[in-house]
Amino acid sequence: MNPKQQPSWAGTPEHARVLSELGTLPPLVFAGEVDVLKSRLAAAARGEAFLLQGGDCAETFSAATADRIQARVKTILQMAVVLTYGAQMPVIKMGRMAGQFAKPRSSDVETRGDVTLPAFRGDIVNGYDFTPESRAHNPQRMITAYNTSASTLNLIRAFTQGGFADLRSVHSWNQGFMANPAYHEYEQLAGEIDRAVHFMEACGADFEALKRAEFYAAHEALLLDYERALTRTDSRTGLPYDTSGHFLWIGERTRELDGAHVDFLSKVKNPIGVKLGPTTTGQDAIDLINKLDPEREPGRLTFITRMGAGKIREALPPIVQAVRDTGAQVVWVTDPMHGNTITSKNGYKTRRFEDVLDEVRGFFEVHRSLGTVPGGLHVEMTGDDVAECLGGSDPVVEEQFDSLYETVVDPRLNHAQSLELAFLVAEGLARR
Ligand SMILES: O=C[C@H](O)[C@H](O)COP(=O)(O)O
Ligand SMILES: C=C(OP(=O)(O)O)C(=O)O
Repeated sequence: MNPKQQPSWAGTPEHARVLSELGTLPPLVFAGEVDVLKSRLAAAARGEAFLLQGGDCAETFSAATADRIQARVKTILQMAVVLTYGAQMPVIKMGRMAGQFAKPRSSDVETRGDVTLPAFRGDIVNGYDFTPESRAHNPQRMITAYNTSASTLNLIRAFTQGGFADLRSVHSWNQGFMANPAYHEYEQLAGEIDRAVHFMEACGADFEALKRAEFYAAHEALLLDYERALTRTDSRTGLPYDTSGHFLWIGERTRELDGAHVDFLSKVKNPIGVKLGPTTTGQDAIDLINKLDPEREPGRLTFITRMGAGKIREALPPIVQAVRDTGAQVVWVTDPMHGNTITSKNGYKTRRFEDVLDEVRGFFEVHRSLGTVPGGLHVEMTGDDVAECLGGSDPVVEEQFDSLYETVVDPRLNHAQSLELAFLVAEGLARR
């Protein structure tokens, strides 16, 4: 079977040249870090940690600037602080960052007026501008994606290891955002953390560990040319790792058991995720476990459920029950974005923040009633003040879309909505 959702560039000399160049470039992540992440995820599966995955729907080359990367990292750190405080357990911080450049699409083409061109498939494949040149599939873009991922990761490492993520900076991450109620709530929490930190400091505690944050990079392993070319043999163990990111996931559109994406990810040692939509059956989930995690390795497999607010309470329980009854210990993560996409009256792809919150509530309810572990949250979000999802306590309204809608594919939570969501999840975790 031909792999789904792939570009039409195979067989050109340029394609062969780029693949051979990618094969010689250094890995973006190291197998040792990937193994540490797997052990963290094993803790999340047991209910001893919580996974926070967040970032752009589709990263773009032009938005890989210091300010924007910093805003996203800062927002994820803020959400993580809220969650850590609420859950009183470690939060695994992971960006849909430094590699989230390939997008699956519902249609191969896009029509505007009487012009039809190839659909935009992410900056790693083609450009967003609606011209034949830009929409042509260009393998050279894989090299730009590699370089952009490398520079993004470099900055993330600098921010999270070089002092910016110091927990004693919790207040400074909030600067410039004070009007929204979520920011006030955050300020109060930051104040409580400050007092606790000062108390511990006065007691002579050692704060080395608070100066740095572990931060992992994740993306959908959609573009198989790129993922295969970045797969390397680990010199310590002789085992294959996909070194394009720490954590890779298989999307809802490419998760069939005999498909090329499942086959590829069954062969690498990274911790991996699979998106599960509302048509998934319990048997589908069991088959995926048997194929992707036959050894039942702790931390290996994460199921990211994206059911939709109206469906989660019916669709999720049979899947979770079936998996629970096999004894497999996967990480259960909620993606409250992808099942809740609608089109606004003025023609924008959007999501209602209320639906996002409701899916998260449903996720916690289902796991509470089955006695299983709600292990993480996966969101499309940005650190910027965009208007792409409707609602929130400082509500985004449709009229703002014309000036503040920036995403190139799916709508993201803005900075305030992301924080608000983190408070809701923290509440759910506190009750867990
Ligand atoms: O992010 C997810 C998918 O790429 C996206 O929802 C597909 O969008 P489309 O239906 O606009 O192609
Ligand atoms: C395409 C995505 O999601 P899904 O596969 O769940 O539709 C995504 O997370 O970018």
